[in-house]
Amino acid sequence: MKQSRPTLRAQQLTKTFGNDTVLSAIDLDLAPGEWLGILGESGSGKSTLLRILGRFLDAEQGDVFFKGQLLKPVAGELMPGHEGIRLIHQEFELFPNQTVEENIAYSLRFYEPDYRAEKVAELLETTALKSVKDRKAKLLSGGEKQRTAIAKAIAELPDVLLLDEPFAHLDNHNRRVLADAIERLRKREKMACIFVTHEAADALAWSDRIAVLRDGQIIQIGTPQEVYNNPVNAYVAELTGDINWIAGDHDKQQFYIRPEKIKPTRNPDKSRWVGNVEAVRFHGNHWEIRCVKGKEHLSFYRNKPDLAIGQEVHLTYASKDLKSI
Ligand SMILES: Nc1ncnc2c1ncn2[C@@H]1O[C@H](COP(=O)(O)OP(=O)(O)OP(=O)(O)O)[C@@H](O)[C@H]1O
Repeated sequence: MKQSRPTLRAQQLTKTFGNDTVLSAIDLDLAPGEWLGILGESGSGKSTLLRILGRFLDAEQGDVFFKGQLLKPVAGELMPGHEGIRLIHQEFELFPNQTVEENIAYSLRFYEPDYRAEKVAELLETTALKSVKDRKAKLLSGGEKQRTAIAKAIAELPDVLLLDEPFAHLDNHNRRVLADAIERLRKREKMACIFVTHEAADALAWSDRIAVLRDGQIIQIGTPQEVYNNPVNAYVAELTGDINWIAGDHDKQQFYIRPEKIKPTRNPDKSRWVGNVEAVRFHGNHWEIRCVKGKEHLSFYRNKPDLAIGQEVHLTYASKDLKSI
């Protein structure tokens, strides 16, 4: 199958601040229209990578290509950035004394008034901002500011949108509104997007592929299902979801397994682990049953709290779901 040319390509990017290597030999391809989530802990280098990809910061080594064209260094330029790439920072750059509508319309100022009005109306609808279109940007909630910044960036029809922690600091309602807006945008617009997050759930839900960044290195890249089901190591497993540790037969041998791969059983032939329930925790859409056997603890999920604290339980799981470190 013929591969289309990547919209954005990073090759062997390395960045240091003083004696600290913050990014090390980063290789990344972003396909046209692809949504790539960069998942990493605080300080792993996510924002630095985004700033280099958006042409706001130079790497010491390595190159960034936009549609096959090598991006020139930024050094000393008064207007960094690139016309085909829009970076939305954690602090959104809005005009505080202009309304939401005016902020979005500004991005379309070089277009005919009729087209501009039509496009602004469409973006207000897509990003769920119609009800606050006449409100000054300085009076908006965090979620509304976030969506205005996204609408403003999209109005310029960039090929690549770079989002720095789009879901950070949003309450549940605003997360849902933004998530729905993003879903509509993905359907309507053809742009590719790289978003960085430290929340596994967001990366898993919104990415076509996830790149896991640890201490400035990409340690795994793949679809959400690949990364979640076949993590390259226990670090990625733990970053992307809950895991349990189980001791092997030999000294120091350790395995890990996802809680959803464990089930209680009444069949003694299937029993692989016997312990007692030590806690029953309610998580809204499921119950976590935590069991103990000596020094080992193991959690699994139930959709009802039908096991009592202290009760003995036999647990079963498939060998293929036990991963070794
Ligand atoms: N201009 C700078 N000068 C010196 N050190 C910096 C600079 N910018 C970032 N760093 C350091 O580089 C490392 C990576 O920072 P970066 O902001 O890229 O991480 P991050 O993964 O985005 O973190 P967070 O999720 O907390 O925003 C951190 O240790 C940070 O302190």
